[in-house]
Amino acid sequence: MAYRRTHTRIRPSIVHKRCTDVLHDPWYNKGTAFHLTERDRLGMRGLLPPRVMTFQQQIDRFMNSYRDLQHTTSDGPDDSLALRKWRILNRLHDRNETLYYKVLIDNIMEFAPIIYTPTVGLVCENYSGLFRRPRGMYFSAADCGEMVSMVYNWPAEQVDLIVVTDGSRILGLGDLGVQGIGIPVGKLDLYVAAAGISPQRVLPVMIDVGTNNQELLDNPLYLGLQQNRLEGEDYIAVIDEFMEAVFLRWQHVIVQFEDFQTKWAFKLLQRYRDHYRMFNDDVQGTAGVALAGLFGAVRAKGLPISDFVKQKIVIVGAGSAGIGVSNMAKKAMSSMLGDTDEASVQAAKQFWVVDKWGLVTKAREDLDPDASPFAREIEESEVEDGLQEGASLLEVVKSVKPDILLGLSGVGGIFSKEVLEAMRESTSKRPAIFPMSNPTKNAECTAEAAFQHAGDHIIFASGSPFQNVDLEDGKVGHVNQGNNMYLFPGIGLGTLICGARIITDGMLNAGAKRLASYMSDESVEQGIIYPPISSIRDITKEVAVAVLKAAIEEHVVEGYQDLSAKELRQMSEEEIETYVEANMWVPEYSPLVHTI
Ligand SMILES: NC(=O)C1=CN([C@@H]2O[C@H](COP(=O)(O)OP(=O)(O)OC[C@H]3O[C@@H](n4cnc5c(N)ncnc54)[C@H](O)[C@@H]3O)[C@@H](O)[C@H]2O)C=CC1
Ligand SMILES: CC(=O)C(=O)O
Ligand SMILES: [Mg+2]
Repeated sequence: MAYRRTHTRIRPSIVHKRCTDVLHDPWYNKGTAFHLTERDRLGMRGLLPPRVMTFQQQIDRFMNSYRDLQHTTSDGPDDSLALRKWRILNRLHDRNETLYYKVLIDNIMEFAPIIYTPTVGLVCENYSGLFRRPRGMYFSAADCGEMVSMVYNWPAEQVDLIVVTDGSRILGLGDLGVQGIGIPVGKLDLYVAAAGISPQRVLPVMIDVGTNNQELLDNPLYLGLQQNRLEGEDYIAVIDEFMEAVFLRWQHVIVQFEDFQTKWAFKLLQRYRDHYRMFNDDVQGTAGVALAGLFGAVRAKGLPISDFVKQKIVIVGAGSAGIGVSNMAKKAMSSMLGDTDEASVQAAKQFWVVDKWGLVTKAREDLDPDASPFAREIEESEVEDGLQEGASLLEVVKSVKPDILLGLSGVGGIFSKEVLEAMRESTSKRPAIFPMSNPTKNAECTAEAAFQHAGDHIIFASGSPFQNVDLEDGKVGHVNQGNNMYLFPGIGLGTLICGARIITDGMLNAGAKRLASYMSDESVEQGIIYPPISSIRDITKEVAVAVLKAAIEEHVVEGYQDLSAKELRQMSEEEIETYVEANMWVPEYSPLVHTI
């Protein structure tokens, strides 16, 4: 059966409530946009001011009040203004989801830094004080044995996407305990805005196993469990129970693990990835986005992608993100070199990994097994050149003269003036500097510092947004945002709508390659290696198409809704594109029909 998009009128939504109950339900509420016949039908005539507003008038009214806030408070501290912006958006989210997602999608450049990094970090830091009403579900160590029944407390019959955290490593801000719930909420907002996942079918989840953050435990307002984190088997038992519970109720759900501390991120990924439809965004999503950026940095030099194998890459940070990136980039190199054991050894030689104890080498005691493939064998000549176990970042950069310096350390400012100046000696004609840690205060350097100290010719990408930098002679230093938000929504959407049983490396690679090829040669030459956030919906669609096609090739599709795996396999390229687009939810009001 060939898949064709059928253009239908907006389908009505069936509601089982009336009057103020509808007005107080953010999913159905249209506020002043309920027209008069609908007000009659739902028993709400007289419950709203008489004038009926259009959707566009509502949008304009909201944007006017948002912009007024900016003008009236522009003298205040940045953090306080950011929180006020977040509050006004959050209140709209609480009142009217359709309007909220419409303004979010139409103004994604402006709102992404509020609902996502950096402001979401500030929100998490202050969550216990900011809390007004819950969003998502909270499973805690006190709920052991209850989770299978608890999942039925969630009102939606169908959940497509869960983003879950245990709050142990929120961005670069460390252990924020239950306050980390802001991250799943922000990531799922992007799922709705970028991938068109229906907001009725997303579920942010916090698994509270305690916190080791003493400041939070001492805070009388702290909303999480008042205990230290569970460890070992006790910890795993809680996560296992959660996974069993959600997959029992929603067999087709996708679970995205987010901001788990490194010591659990890899273990849980290995534990679940062959059995459940899940992935770890910090390990796998970040790796794909970084790889696309690394390919962009090669293209920006006017070189073919095959030259990637010659790049000298210094990665600062050997946690879930840094090692995830190193693994994927090494595999890509190894595959270009013939995919043999020898190729893998040769590829590893292109990487220098630096963590808080300095350069990681084979001489290190208690070498972390996840980092060991990147531990360098130091040769005599290199010692003379300043390289040895624990060499500082500056020593490494001076000695290696890398093509690419990529930070996933969570430590603000460690790409110091000296380190950036040392990048001027890079053997690359366009060195790449990627301070990818979040939020902004944890970025390894600012855009301005990078262009000022390392030179106008660099390629720059940061995890959190910075403004483009004005250079001399009217030139512009382009700032790219190297953030996993360019991949995870497409991974989720592509996986969902083909019913892939698991999420394979092939699917992740396909998404990363599509992102890498998205920008034209002309843009890449100007140093623009990632798409602007304003086109996130389009890039997400493209990534989803690539992920879906790879799932078909890897024989993991099981079908979605009334479309069988066989029908999916028979689709042409064009039909797949149409199919993906047709499955992206668009915020528009639908007629409400009341039944009992
Ligand atoms: N841009 C993006 O899309 C993403 C960014 N990130 C960011 O990556 C950062 C790290 O995340 P994880 O790997 O999960 O954290 P982690 O805490 O497990 O790892 C941090 C690593 O940095 C090293 N480190 C700490 N201080 C250092 C120093 N002074 N010099 C050199 N290395 C140092 C540590 O030894 C550790 O290996 C966070 O800030 C997070 O926001 C994470 C995922 C995606
Ligand atoms: C972007 C992201 O996932 C992080 O900073 O953890
Ligand atoms: Mg994360």
